[in-house]
Amino acid sequence: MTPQDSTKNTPVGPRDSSKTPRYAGRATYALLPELHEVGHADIAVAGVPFDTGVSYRPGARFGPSHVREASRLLRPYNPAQDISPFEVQQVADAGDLVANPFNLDEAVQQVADGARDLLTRADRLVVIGGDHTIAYPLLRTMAEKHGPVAVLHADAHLDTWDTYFGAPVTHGTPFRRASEDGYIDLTASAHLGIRGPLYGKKDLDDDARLGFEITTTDFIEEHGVPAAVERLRARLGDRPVYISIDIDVLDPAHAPGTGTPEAGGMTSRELLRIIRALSDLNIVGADVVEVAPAYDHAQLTAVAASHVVYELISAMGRSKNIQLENTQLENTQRD
Ligand SMILES: N=C(N)NCCCC(=O)O
Ligand SMILES: [Zn+2]
Ligand SMILES: [Zn+2]
Repeated sequence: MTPQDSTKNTPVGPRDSSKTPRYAGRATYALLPELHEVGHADIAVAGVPFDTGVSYRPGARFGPSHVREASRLLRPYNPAQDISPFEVQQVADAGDLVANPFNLDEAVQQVADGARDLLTRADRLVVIGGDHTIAYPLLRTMAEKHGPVAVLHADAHLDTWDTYFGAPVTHGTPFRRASEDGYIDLTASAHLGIRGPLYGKKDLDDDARLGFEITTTDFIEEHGVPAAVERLRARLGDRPVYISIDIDVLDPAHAPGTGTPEAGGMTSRELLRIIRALSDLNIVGADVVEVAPAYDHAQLTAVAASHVVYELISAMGRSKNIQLENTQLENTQRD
């Protein structure tokens, strides 16, 4: 691995799969360098192997390594966003954050501390879960840096429920806790892809009070992706946006490897299109969670998740801030 040439500021890209077969060697995300090899990154990709917060099938603790394995096949140019996401910005794999599997409160603290520490070495984080509990400490870290953030939450589930068996910190409750703690902008947060049975109608009232507007899977089916994008854009505005994607937002046919599957979900094609269409938002961080490999087949879920992460990184590369930095960089190189 060539170390980053700080004089040229050229990002270190993925291992060259025309020289080393892409299936050889260790699986970092997209075969990218590790963070310690490049020093500082525009984006750090980190895993959080943790699933103590689940209410049903366990196994999301194995999500990060499964998604990294499936990401070996990604290529450096993304025609859908006309960008080489690993060339316009330094992206690196930061490995996994430690989270105590036997103590939820400590795990939450560890994820917040780990993310905060990573943000001293990277401008933005894209986290691979892990169950959805981890969105709570990640939003804490985001709010510390940016103030309350607009949340775009793609999921079959609201995840604004109150407690499970009396426990307040679970994968069904992260956005209620984050809302209560003031981490999210209550006027600008949105769920995408909600569907399926709830515990009661009151869930929806609570959810609205906690700051979310809902775009259901049925809305996408009825009105199409462009209308869904417009609705999200109107809600999120130009605020700092944190994107949290529970892979169960996809139909189980597209993502069977997950803990709480719900019938009637969107296709991976629809989700990828929506992320691309939002690439001009000010995306300050993201997570992709709830991949549980024990229920996966033929890496279906992991391939979908690896592409979702790729589109998020591409979208971040296109966002205004980075484009501005690149223009400045070009200008100094020309001088
Ligand atoms: N997959 C996530 N994040 N949450 C699902 C909670 C569903 C439930 O147990 O009612
Ligand atoms: Zn879910
Ligand atoms: Zn969720």
